[in-house]
Amino acid sequence: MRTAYSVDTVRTAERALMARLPEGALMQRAAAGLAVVCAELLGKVYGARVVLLVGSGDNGGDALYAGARLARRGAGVTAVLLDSERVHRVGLAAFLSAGGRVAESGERALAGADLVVDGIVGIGGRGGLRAAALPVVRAALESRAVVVSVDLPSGVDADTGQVAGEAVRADVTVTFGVYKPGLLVDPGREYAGAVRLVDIGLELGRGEGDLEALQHGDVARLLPEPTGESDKYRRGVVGIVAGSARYPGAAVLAVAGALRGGAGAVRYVGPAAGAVVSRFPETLVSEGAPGKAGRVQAWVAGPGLGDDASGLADVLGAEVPVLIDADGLRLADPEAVRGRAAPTLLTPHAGEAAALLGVAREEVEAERLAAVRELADRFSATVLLKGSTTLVAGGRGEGAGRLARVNSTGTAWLATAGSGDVLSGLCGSLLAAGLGALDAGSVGAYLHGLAARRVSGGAPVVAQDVAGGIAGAWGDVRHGL
Ligand SMILES: NC(=O)C1=CN([C@@H]2O[C@H](COP(=O)(O)OP(=O)(O)OC[C@H]3O[C@@H](n4cnc5c(N)ncnc54)[C@H](O)[C@@H]3O)[C@@H](O)[C@H]2O)[C@@H](O)CC1
Ligand SMILES: [K+]
Repeated sequence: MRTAYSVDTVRTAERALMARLPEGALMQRAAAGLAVVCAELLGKVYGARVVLLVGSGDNGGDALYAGARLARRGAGVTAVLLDSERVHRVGLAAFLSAGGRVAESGERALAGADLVVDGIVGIGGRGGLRAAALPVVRAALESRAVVVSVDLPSGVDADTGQVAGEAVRADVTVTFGVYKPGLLVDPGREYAGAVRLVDIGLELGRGEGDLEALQHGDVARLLPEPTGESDKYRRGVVGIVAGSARYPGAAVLAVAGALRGGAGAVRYVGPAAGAVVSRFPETLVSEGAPGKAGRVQAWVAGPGLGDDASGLADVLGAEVPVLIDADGLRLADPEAVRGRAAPTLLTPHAGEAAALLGVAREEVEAERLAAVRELADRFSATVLLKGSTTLVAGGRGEGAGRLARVNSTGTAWLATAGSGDVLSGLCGSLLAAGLGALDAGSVGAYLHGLAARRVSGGAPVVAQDVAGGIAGAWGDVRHGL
C-alpha cells in the first residue's frame, strides 16, 4: 500500500521528530537521500554538470546540501538562486565551502547541464510557479538534462495535485518521509515522473493517511477466491439492470465485466436479454422488474438505460449493495440513494460528477479529490470518480474515514466507448462476491486498468478486449507479476 499524507499531518510529524533530533539532522537525511538518487541517475558523478534551482525555503536548503555532497564527489555544481535575498543561509554556506558556485545567468548555466535539481518550492508552495521562476524552469525543461524534483515538482499542490498555471515536469521526484497526495493524483502525478521515497524516520500510521494506492499485494489479498465449499450462489449473484432498445451494447459490456469479476452467476434484467444471451449464454436473463428477478447479492444499474428509470426504484430499495453508473446517475432519486442502508457505489466520470454537483466539468477535473469527497458526502455513498487517475472515496460511515483511494494502473487508451460499462459490471461482481464498496471500487479499477494495459500494449483498445483482459490481469495480480 502506498499511503499519502496531507501537508498538515507531515508538518506535525516533522516537528515531533525534529524535537528529538539535533538541529538540521532531518534536512541532512533528506539531502543525503536526494544526492544518492542524483548520483544514480548521473552514473558518473565526477565531472558531471549539475544545476540547482534554489527557492527561498527549506526545499531550496535540501537542494543546496545535496549539491554540496555532489560537489565533494567532483561534480561541477551551480546554484541558481531565485531570490538572492531569501535563501537557506547555512545550506548556501555549506554548498560554497564544498566548491559549489552561484550562477550569474540561470539560462546559461542550464544550457550544458546533465542534471537539474528543482528545489524551488516543496510542501510550503502556494499556487503555481511565480513569474520569477518561469524563465529558468522553461530553460531547464528545454535542456537535455534529467530533471529531479525535490519533495514534489514545484508548482504542484501537495495536498490536491492541482497545477495552477505552470509547474516543473520532473523525470524523477525524490519525496521525503511519506508520499504526498499531489504525487498520486492527476494532474500532479503526471508532473512527478517516477517517484522515489526517501526514509527520513517519519512515523505515521495508516489511520492518519489522506489517500492510498493499492499495490499488487494488497489487491491479491482482496480478490475473492472460491473455496471447496463454494457454489455459484455462495460466490454471489450479481444483477445487471442496463441497456435499452437503443443501447443494447451497454448491457452486453456490463455483463462481460460482471462475468469476469468473481461472482458465481450474473443475472441480467432488461430489454437487451437477446443480445446478452447470444453473446454470453451463461447469463440468467429476465425481462420483468428487478424485484421479481430472483435473489442477487448486489445490483449494478444504469449503463445504457437511456431514459428508462423504471427499474431503479426496485434496485435502490434492495437491501443488498448497489452500484449506480452512467444514465442511472442522472435518473436515480438522490433521496433514495441517500436513504439506503446497504452499501452504495456511484461511478461517475468527470462530466457526470459535474452534473451531480452542479458545477462545470473543468472544476471537477482541476480538483478531483475535493469533488469525489463532496459527492460521497452529499450522497452518503461511496463514489468512484473515473479518469486518468481514478479516485474512490467513502461516504459517511465507511470505516476508513477520510482515507480515499487512488488508482493509476489505467492507460489513456481506456478513454473509449463502453469501457465504463465493463468497469461497472466488474465492480458490481466484486460487491456480490462480498467486498465492501471502497474495496470493490478500488480493486475493480485496478484490474480494469491493468487489463487495458495488458491488451493495449500501447495501441488502441476496445471495451470488449478490456473485459477479455481481466482474467489475465487477475492472474498477474495473484502471481505477483
Ligand atoms: N520540515 C522538515 O523537517 C523538513 C523539510 N524538508 C524540506 O522542506 C520543504 C518545506 O520547506 P518550507 O516550509 O521552507 O517551504 P518551501 O521551501 O516548500 O517553500 C516555502 C517558500 O517558498 C515561497 N513560496 C511559496 N509558494 C511559492 C511559489 N508558488 N513560488 C515561489 N515561491 C513560493 C514562500 O514564500 C516560502 O519562502 C519540504 O518540501 C522539504 O523539501 C526536508 O528538508 C525534510 C525535513
Ligand atoms: K521542488
